[in-house]
Amino acid sequence: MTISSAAPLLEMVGVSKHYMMGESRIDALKAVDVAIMPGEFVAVWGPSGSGKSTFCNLVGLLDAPSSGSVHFQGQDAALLSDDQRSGLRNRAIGFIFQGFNLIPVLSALENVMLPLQVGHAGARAAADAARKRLAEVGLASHLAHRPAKLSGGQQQRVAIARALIGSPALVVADEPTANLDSDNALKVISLMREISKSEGTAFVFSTHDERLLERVDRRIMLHDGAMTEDRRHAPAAASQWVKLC
Ligand SMILES: Nc1ncnc2c1ncn2[C@@H]1O[C@H](COP(=O)(O)OP(=O)(O)OP(=O)(O)O)[C@@H](O)[C@H]1O
Repeated sequence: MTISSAAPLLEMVGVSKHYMMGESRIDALKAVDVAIMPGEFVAVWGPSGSGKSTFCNLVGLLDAPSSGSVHFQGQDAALLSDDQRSGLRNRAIGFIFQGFNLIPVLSALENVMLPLQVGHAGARAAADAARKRLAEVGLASHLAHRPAKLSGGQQQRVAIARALIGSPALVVADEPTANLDSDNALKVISLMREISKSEGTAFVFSTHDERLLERVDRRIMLHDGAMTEDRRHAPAAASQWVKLC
């Protein structure tokens, strides 16, 4: 039984994921139970091959579990059609990738506008929203720069602005600092945390960098696909969530 001051944003119950490689089966995630609360800032840590990307793909509704269930905003993702799942993902989840994934021929402003334009927002409204997001990540003076003219840290800040443009409830970031030096990695995580706190956006990001774990509220540790958790730094919202059994 679970008592909560707010409903979980995302809940995984008994989630396992395996892949087949010819005849051999790889158990990438094993019986994971976890609830992510609105506004939580969560790191998923583990060595290479421990299941971090698999976990992020399931949290972002990009993949389905082999067994168990994933509920997002109270809806069982397995009961949604592909179109409904894509619609939910587009509306409620932003993504940040380790390789930034910006479009090289577009300016910073155009890259950030893109998700809104794909969603059929008008150009002026999309540009206004993108300008605001780029200012939030400290790039108000770099609107016209193409990705090649930006540093790695600046490119990742553009990617953060793009992930936030639709005001998602959750941002999922698979190794967002893997291509950054340690100074920029810390800056990017601090920026994500500031935004999480000021806007109430939940962030789930994977990392193999132990130094970044000091900056988070909550740590999910993966070892060979099995999860353990460290809630020492759990925020108020999460600490009010009490698991009784
Ligand atoms: N599409 C796939 N097909 C087969 N095996 C896969 C696939 N994706 C992941 N795996 C395997 O599942 C396990 C977990 O992989 P995953 O990529 O989730 O780990 P990770 O912690 O993100 O690793 P890394 O830090 O190296 O990116 C690994 O043994 C990996 O080889």
